Amino acid sequence: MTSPPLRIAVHGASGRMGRRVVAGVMAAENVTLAAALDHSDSPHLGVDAGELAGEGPAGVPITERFGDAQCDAVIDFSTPDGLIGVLTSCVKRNLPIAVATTGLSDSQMDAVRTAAESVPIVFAPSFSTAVNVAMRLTAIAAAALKDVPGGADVEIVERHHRYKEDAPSGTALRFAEIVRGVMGQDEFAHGRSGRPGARPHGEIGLHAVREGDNVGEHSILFGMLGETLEIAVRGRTRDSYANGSIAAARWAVGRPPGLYGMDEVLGLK
Ligand SMILES: NC(=O)C1=CN([C@@H]2O[C@H](COP(=O)(O)OP(=O)(O)OC[C@H]3O[C@@H](n4cnc5c(N)ncnc54)[C@H](OP(=O)(O)O)[C@@H]3O)[C@@H](O)[C@H]2O)C=CC1
Ligand SMILES: O=C(O)C1=N[C@H](C(=O)O)C[C@H](O)C1
Repeated sequence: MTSPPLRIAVHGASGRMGRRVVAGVMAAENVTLAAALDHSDSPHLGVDAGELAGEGPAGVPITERFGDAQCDAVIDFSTPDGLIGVLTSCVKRNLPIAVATTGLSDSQMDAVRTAAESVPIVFAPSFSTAVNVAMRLTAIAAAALKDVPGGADVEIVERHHRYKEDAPSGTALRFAEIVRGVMGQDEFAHGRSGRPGARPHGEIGLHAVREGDNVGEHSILFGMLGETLEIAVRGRTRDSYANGSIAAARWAVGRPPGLYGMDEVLGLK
């Protein structure tokens, strides 16, 4: 006997990512689009979410609120403020949520942790499988090179589209935290200019490139004396993030409340 289709609400549904999630939900097996949410001033309110995504009619208009939509899980690709609003609704409605939005402040991150005491939350700066595998590889490289003679300088370079509002990317920051957790650097250097002098050993360099319509690239460099190890991961379309978020929402349904990661969804932990 097949289970009934999973009913997903997409928050930030008119955005670059929201549209790809709507398209992914429309294409996925045993999943339906239950609601397509955006903010109250969105010029897209009332427009069919599937039409907006270029996929033909979904029969679901972009709305500001859930209304009487029956949902099993929410996927959020919006803004930090928008996320806080939808978290409140998820707690009220006891709905699991996959949170993709990056650039959260410390207090917004606290709000995510508090909500995770009531509902299951998969929180991932990247829902891409390749990126999450690269995170595992980075942890392995950091452990192997921690005590390499002469030391290893870690520099993280990310490239994204010109419209991206936060920098460095949430993914680059996560890569930096992974490296710091293993190697123990005490400082993040966000770009360099002027005459900073010789590179101190205990820093991780972070560099945010913004160019054209790049959907996301990350390189983690371990620079040693005589050789460099580079772990690089490049997105080609936004569908890797969209499909990962749908897998995460599916995985979250029926879990106990808690803050989960994409490594758990992918079985990488
Ligand atoms: N974790 C992951 O795998 C990934 C995460 N991201 C992150 O997802 C987020 C969205 O990215 P992207 O789709 O490119 O951005 P967009 O700006 O294209 O989309 C954001 C959407 O949210 C809407 N919005 C703005 N304010 C609110 C609000 N208060 N409540 C609800 N909706 C709101 C926007 O409307 P309007 O345009 O009218 O302002 C827009 O429709 C970013 O933080 C990005 O870093 C992106 C890709 C992958
Ligand atoms: O804004 C984007 O586009 C992306 N944002 C995420 C981030 O900040 O890490 C993930 C992905 O790289 C695309």
